[in-house]
Order: sequence, then structure tokens, then C-alpha cells
Amino acid sequence: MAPSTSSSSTTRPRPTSRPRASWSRWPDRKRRPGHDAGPPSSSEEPGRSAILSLHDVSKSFGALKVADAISFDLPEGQALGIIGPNGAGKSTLFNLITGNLAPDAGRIEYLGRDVTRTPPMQRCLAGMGRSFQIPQPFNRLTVFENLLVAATHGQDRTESDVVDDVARILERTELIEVANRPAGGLTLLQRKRLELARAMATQPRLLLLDEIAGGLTDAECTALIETIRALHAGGVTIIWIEHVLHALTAVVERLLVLDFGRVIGLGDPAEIMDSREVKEIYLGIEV
Ligand SMILES: Nc1ncnc2c1ncn2[C@@H]1O[C@H](COP(=O)(O)OP(=O)(O)OP(=O)(O)O)[C@@H](O)[C@H]1O
Repeated sequence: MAPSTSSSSTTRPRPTSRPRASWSRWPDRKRRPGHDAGPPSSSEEPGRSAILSLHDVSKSFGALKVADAISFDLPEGQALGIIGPNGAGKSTLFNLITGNLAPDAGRIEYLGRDVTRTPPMQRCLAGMGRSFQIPQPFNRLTVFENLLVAATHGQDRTESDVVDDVARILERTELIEVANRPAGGLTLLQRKRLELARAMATQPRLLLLDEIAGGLTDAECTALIETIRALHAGGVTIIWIEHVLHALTAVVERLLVLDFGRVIGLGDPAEIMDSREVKEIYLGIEV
């Protein structure tokens, strides 16, 4: 499919009980980028420790290899874009990073700790936030209530503890005007904003965005880019899977290209977009 939008689905885990992680208070969420704890992994940028490192991570579904010895470091504070043809394994990679899938081989480090077998909820509590390709808010709850749930679920915070945070997020994601509207009645752009806001309400240090610009008009996309840019400027590390390339390259500092579960390119966005592999495999241009 041409790089623009995508329609394949991703299953969202629904809140169930309220698991208490033994290290649910780790790390200190007040710390900002550059004040990391734990032994740093090697990073491609000297002086910036890696918030996330993958070492030869592999995953197969039966005979289909969807992650093939994937390795990379993500320096804290960076925005990394992930592109690749449909079925390349991009959402699977997110599921491996967040713990929704277990790798067959390899190691994943987050904030200097081995989290390869750590359950998704504990990774979320440690600051991994995620938006899903298909927004699935609680439709009968208002926008505000959706954010209250996201901000308190599984955490030691009550609704009154999070009200100020939620109000700030409503402003930053431009949802204030619809705060008291049921999520089921929102436009697509508002649903995308709510998806972003719900991820932000979990207080992420690392924010994973899965095709959040898909299906938006150019004007809506521009508005969303500005919101994501502002979040990134506030210090949040981002990994963003996107087929809307102009949106992605307006924000990210590095691009990773996946094809059949393999990393076939990683580096400066302009150089990556100009590479033969991307032109031939992803853009379908004969070089
Ligand atoms: N749970 C699963 N069981 C079996 N096959 C799966 C499963 N999840 C994904 N796949 C397959 O793995 C491959 C990679 O899927 P994935 O959703 O990660 O690709 P993607 O790059 O995100 O694609 P898109 O751009 O269309 O969203 C696809 O062929 C898909 O059909």
C-alpha cells in the first residue's frame, strides 16, 4: 500500500484488575530527561543515555518471522520514526517493546533494566505510554472521565490527585472545549487527540504512537503535528510508527525502516528517505 494511511487493527488490552507492581514506583516520574538512573546502555549519541535498547530481538508467528534480530538504541529525549510496508512488523515491534508480546529471542532494556519478560502494566507504570492505531476510548465516558481513568488506573493516585494534570493535558492536546462530551461523539481528529491524551495521562517518559495521523485531513494532520511537537519539546521521548511521511519527518530526528521484520535502514530522516532501499521497497520507485 502507498504510504499514506493504514487500516490493520491492533488489539488494545482492557483494564482489568489493578495489579500492583513490585517496582510500580520505579522510576521516579519527577525526573526529567538527562537525569536518568540505572546503568546506561550504549547509545549512538555520546552524552545521551539510551532510554530503550533492543538487542537481537526476534519474533515469529509460526513460519512467519515478524521481528528478525532487531537491535537499536534510543537516546532519551529523541523522537524516532518507524516506517515500512504493510505487514513489515511495525506494530509487532511496538507490542514487543510494551510487553504485549514476548520475543522468542533477544533482550529489551528500558532505563537500563532488562524488561524482556516484564508485564505490560509494569512497563506502563515505569513510564512507557502508548497510543493505538484504532482509538478505543470508553465511548460512554466523557473525555475528562477517560483521562481520569488513564491517569489513575493501576497507580497510587486518586482522581483528586490527577485533576490538575488532566486539565493540563486537556489544554496541551486541545481537548478543553470537548472535555465534558462523551468520547463516542467525537470527530476523528478529536478521537486521535484523545488517544494521545490518554497516553499522556499515564505520565510517559517514552511515548509510542501507532499511526496516529492516519485518516486525518491535511489541516487536521498539521494541527496534530504541532501538538506532538510540543509534547516532544517538553522532553518526552517518542517512537512513532506512521505512513503519513510528511507528518513523521516534521517531528522525528531519526528514522528506522523495517521490511519483513528486518531493520533495513536507521539514521537521519533525509538520508533514509533518499536511500535506494526506501525508494524501491517502501515508495515503489524504481531507482
Ligand atoms: N497475532 C498474530 N498472529 C499471527 N500473525 C500475526 C499476528 N500479528 C501480526 N501478524 C502478522 O505479522 C505480520 C506483521 O504484522 P504487523 O501488524 O506488525 O505489521 P505492520 O508493519 O504494523 O503493518 P501495518 O502497516 O499494516 O500496520 C503481518 O503479516 C501480520 O499479518
